Amino acid sequence: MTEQEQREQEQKIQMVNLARSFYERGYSVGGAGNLSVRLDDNRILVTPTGSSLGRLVPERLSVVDMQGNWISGDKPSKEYVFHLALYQQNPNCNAVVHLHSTYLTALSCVEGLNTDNAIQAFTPYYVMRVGKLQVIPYYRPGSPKIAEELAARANTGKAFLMANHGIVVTGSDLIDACDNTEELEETAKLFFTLQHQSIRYLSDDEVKDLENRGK
Ligand SMILES: O=C(O)[C@@H](O)C(=O)COP(=O)(O)O
Ligand SMILES: [Zn+2]
Repeated sequence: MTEQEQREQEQKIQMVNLARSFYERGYSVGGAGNLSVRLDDNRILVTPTGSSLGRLVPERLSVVDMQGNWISGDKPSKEYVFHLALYQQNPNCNAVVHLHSTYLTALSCVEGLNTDNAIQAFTPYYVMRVGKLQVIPYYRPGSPKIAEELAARANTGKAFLMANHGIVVTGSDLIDACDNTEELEETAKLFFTLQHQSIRYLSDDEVKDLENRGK
């Protein structure tokens, strides 16, 4: 096995393990959700369409090139086009997570969200990991319009709430994208928990201070 093949095998095993962890902890159910990671300049690894995140098999993960050609593995996720759009537009994006996790999906169904930032910051780690949560309009799953919307915002943030559908989060690698997603789901859970409380939001200065420091 060449060094590159070895590295790719490790990425496949990492994807299977992280996806199973999401499934086992209730972040995904049934066949919902999809993950991808950049393999090199011209190829991504993506979960096959219709697959449960709890039961992925390394050899069956799909490989797709940047032009959208299906190279190997099972048929790729119907959402591979929006994953590709994020990689094509943002060279710093190396992994993408899409989930229908409970609290973020509940939030995606709320009317009248601020589409520039659906959750105003009330904890520092949300700012440090994710920053803001943009909202994209509803399109049916698999619609090429989702890719257009994400391409236009690919360099403006890491997290995108798809109205009436779920969440899309990017990262510098797959672990980073998964950790960003978990932080965001936890923030959405807190948001609903605090619904009937008067929240002390972080001030603009407090947010700026955190943005300057990074995570
Ligand atoms: O909601 C959907 O149908 C898709 O966005 C999804 O989450 C699962 O689609 P596949 O990755 O094609 O299984
Ligand atoms: Zn979906």
